[in-house]
Amino acid sequence: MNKDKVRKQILNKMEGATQSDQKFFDLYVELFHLSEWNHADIVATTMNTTNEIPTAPIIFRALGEGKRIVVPRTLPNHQMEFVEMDHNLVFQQTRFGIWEPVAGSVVKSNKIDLMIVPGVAFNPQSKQRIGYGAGFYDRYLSHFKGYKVALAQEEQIISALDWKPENFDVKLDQIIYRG
Ligand SMILES: Nc1nc2c(c(=O)[nH]1)N(C=O)[C@@H](CNc1ccc(C(=O)N[C@@H](CCC(=O)O)C(=O)O)cc1)CN2
Ligand SMILES: Nc1ncnc2c1ncn2[C@@H]1O[C@H](COP(=O)(O)OP(=O)(O)OP(=O)(O)O)[C@@H](O)[C@H]1O
Repeated sequence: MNKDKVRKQILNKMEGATQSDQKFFDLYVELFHLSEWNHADIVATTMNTTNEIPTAPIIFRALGEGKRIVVPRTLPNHQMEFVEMDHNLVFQQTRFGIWEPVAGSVVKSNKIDLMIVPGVAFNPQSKQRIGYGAGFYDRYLSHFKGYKVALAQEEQIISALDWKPENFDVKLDQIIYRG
């Protein structure tokens, strides 16, 4: 199967899957136990959409532990930057339904310690991922030096045989999932 086919298949499966923070409790706990989490001062995550694992528990935990949180804003030419979440931050929904910061201060890639990477499909053995197909994360991660971790729902796990990674697909350091 090619990447597009795997992506469509998984997105179909996830359509209508019920989401609750409770369902992902074990994944959050595993994340919060990582030494990379504990040592991180600045954590990047996303404003999740309805089909994605909720990130609010991650954001609240991080802020509660005195960490700083940054979230992405997409730019022209499939570029992306990360903006710090603070009390003044204003969000606006893009035409893809993702909440993005309107202004706020941009934090450089080399300041981010831990990146929680979103995606559609994940292979925990090879640590490869498939995203939504626009290449925002592949581009950003190609020069990112921090720790890269993803949280995956059961429906998102694929095997090495399902698809062949391309040379620009960036491998993650770890995929947290419930098998
Ligand atoms: N919650 C969340 N936020 C996120 C991501 C994510 O996966 N999850 N992203 C992860 O990447 C970035 C946004 N990703 C996007 C992925 C695809 C399209 C998109 O499909 N756009 C156009 C085609 C764009 C093009 O190729 O020219 C379209 O379908 O019409 C837009 C944004 C940053 N924020
Ligand atoms: N480092 C890069 N530099 C330039 N173009 C890239 C880079 N990485 C990916 N691309 C381009 O982006 C497009 C989408 O890539 P791909 O299908 O791997 O996206 P994805 O993994 O689903 O998305 P994402 O990384 O945003 O989650 C491809 O056409 C690819 O050529």
